[in-house]
Amino acid sequence: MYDGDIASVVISEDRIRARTIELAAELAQRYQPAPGKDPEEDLLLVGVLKGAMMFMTDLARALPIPTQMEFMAVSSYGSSTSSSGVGRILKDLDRDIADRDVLIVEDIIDSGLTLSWLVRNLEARNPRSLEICTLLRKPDAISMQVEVSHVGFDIPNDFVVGYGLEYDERYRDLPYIGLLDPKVYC
Ligand SMILES: O=P(O)(O)OC[C@H]1O[C@H](OP(=O)(O)OP(=O)(O)O)[C@H](O)[C@@H]1O
Ligand code: HPA
Repeated sequence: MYDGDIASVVISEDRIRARTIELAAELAQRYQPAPGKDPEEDLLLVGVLKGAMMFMTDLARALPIPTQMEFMAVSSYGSSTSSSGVGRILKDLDRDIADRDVLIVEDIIDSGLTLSWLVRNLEARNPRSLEICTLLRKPDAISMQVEVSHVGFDIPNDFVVGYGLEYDERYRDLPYIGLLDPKVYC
């Protein structure tokens, strides 16, 4: 598949699966449901379309606690291998998150611009708690002001694709994270 476009495998399918199970266990500890609790108290996963879709669905299936799912789509401006921030909301949440425990689920935090914007936007809606779980994080994001409590892998500053991540809308369907050969975008 995609012959010659992927220079190397950065994170294999097996490593993604194993780390997702670890993250799910960590999150289940953090969000222990109280006995007999109201469904309104279920953890609400907020996935950022489209990149987070694979991770979000695998994480939800690995989580041994009840969760509910919402999706948001935002438009970002900039060239296709770098982000320069969020433009506007293309698809908003379908419900109110006031007084809910909300977990933003991201595929990657790179410059951190998308996430910083999203945190500000969701915090203004008064959730009970707001935390972040990302599969991948690049070096620029480590110095961000926003605290990211759950990180799958810290990776170098290279452009990666697969498992939801794209270049020119391709490669999302790869089951692993791969390094895109620069010849594809240079
Ligand atoms: O930290 P940043 O530099 O802001 O980059 C991270 C964002 O970029 C990607 O989304 P993209 O806008 O490419 O859309 P997609 O999710 O549809 O792939 C990714 O899914 C993150 O949401
Ligand atoms: O490395 C990346 N790959 C795909 N999409 C992205 N959006 C920000 N960084 C990346």
